[in-house]
Amino acid sequence: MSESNQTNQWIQLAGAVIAGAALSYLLQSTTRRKSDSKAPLEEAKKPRKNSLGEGLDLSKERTFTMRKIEKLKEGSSKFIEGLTNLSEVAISRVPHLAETHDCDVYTSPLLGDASQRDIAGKGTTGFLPDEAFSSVKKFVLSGKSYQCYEDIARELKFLRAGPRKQIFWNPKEVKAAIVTCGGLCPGLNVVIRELVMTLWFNYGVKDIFGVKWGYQGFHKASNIIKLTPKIVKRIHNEGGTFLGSSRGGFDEKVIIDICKEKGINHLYIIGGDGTHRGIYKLYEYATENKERISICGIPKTIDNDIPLIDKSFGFDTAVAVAEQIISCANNEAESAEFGVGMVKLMGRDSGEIAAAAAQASRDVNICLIPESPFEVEGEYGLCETVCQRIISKNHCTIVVAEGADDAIIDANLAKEGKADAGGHVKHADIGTYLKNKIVAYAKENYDINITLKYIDPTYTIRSVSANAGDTIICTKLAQNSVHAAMAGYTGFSIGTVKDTTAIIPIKSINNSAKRKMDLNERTWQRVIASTGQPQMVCPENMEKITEKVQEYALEKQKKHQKLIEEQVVMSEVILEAFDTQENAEGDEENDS
Ligand SMILES: Nc1ncnc2c1ncn2[C@@H]1O[C@H](COP(=O)(O)OP(=O)(O)O)[C@@H](O)[C@H]1O
Ligand SMILES: O=P(O)(O)OC[C@H]1O[C@](O)(COP(=O)(O)O)[C@@H](O)[C@@H]1O
Repeated sequence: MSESNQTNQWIQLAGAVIAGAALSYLLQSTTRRKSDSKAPLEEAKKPRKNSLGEGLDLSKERTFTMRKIEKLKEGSSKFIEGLTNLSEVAISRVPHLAETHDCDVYTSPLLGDASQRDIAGKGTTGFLPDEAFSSVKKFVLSGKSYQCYEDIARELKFLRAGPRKQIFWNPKEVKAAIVTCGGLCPGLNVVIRELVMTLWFNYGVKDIFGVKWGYQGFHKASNIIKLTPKIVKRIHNEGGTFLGSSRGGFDEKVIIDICKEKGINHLYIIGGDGTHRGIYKLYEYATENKERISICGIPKTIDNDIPLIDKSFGFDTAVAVAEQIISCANNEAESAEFGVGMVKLMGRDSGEIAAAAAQASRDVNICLIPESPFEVEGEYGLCETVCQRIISKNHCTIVVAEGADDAIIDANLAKEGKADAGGHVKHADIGTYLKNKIVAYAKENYDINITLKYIDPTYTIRSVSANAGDTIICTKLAQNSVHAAMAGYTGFSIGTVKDTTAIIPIKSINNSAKRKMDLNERTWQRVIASTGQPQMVCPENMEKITEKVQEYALEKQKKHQKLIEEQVVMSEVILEAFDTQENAEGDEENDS
């Protein structure tokens, strides 16, 4: 058979399977809609008594005992091995409290009729129609582009975030705590505010606490303070974090013990990769000890180095501020004879901010990041490149990431003493080092007196308040965190994946390669296209560099592949119990 005939047959076969799957899905969803349309909608029409969550009239729908759950679990962790059935979609499994605890199922208080809503806060709180809820069958694809159906079937997929119609927690029994860890990032206060508002106004949760000073705050009960909408109402206009933050002080036993003591059963932890390693330990400890608590991570970092998500909140704001500062540095450079402007930006291991700011600015001539090796001296090095530009164009604007000393081939900058409380070794001040080198090299080799203005705005750009775009991202993340925790998920993080909010298992974030600039990808290629900078490395070293780049790409690919292989058919996991009315009916039959 010719290759094209084979391809045609494959396309026809795939088409038939998809059509079958679509038909079966349509049939399923019609039946589901029919049976769903009874109970919850009728219930939604009943005027609810609650005013701002007071006396919330939550009807318990059904109860799941471990016996029923065990039954539902049978055959649940089915791994996808090949493209056998396109109607079955394997996705990254998010832990759910129903897997380890008996539970009641409640109808979400968000279900209701917006036309009956009273803006003054009396009347119903429910405002979402039936169709607005997400379900365990909806997923978000993590890849960018595909060549065939097989690629799609095998790609990493995450549960779509959003409100669930059936929830695990009775909101009246929820006690939530919020904590911020690690370095600052624009938008932290927006997330805190929105978590409080969603819990309070949408779910009627009135016991909300803030934990001061990051993980270490849990060591002292007096650091746990009450939060209300009145307290957090204005904080979104401020940078920093209302709760304070820190590095260090993590102890899973201390944290879970104090949560138990205070009755806290929802824990929202805003932090970066270090924080997420802590969240996973907390989740494991809570599960081992059968603690009934939803633990949720909200990824935060100005470095934008958290894998799997599109970008972390605050990143755009930081880039916008950095862009203005680069413009000032460029003005300085252009206003002096032999002028150089140099701006240092954050990025301990990743050049994301530097690369994004360089692209946003259009004035940058050289962008130095930890991922792209360069030489400082010698015929091909940075100093020579700056001199050539000064001679031909009279000025040069440089952006350097704080971790770019790791990329220097011909020198080894000593790190600044011991590690910080979070275990990170501080980088030496690369800006001052490069400034001295460039000025001395120009004088020595070309007898040029360079005027170099070095600006270090690193803390300035991460401590401002969030811009409009980041405020929207923070709002989405916070609202969806509450929806997912209310649904009973735990050990998860909320992130935007290909522009859609997804529930990502913490394990997947921790087991992925840390996000770094991939020199083979288009982002970096766009940077060098706009700066015009050469590869500042002598030809003999090029091979070593290519190997290093490939090493990272391979590590990333391997870890990604492992996550794909671990995916399961979520719809078969017990969570289906939370998803369809038919199950409720089936369960009652099984029980009797
Ligand atoms: N492997 C780990 N296990 C438990 N906690 C950790 C781990 N790594 C870091 N942490 C804790 O997470 C918090 C923030 O970590 P850090 O790495 O400084 O910032 P970020 O979370 O923003 O990356 C600190 O309190 C730190 O002690
Ligand atoms: O001086 P601090 O507060 O420890 O912060 C410095 C570090 O914070 C960072 O912005 C990263 O912070 P996170 O790891 O908390 O996201 C790094 O770029 C920088 O090295």
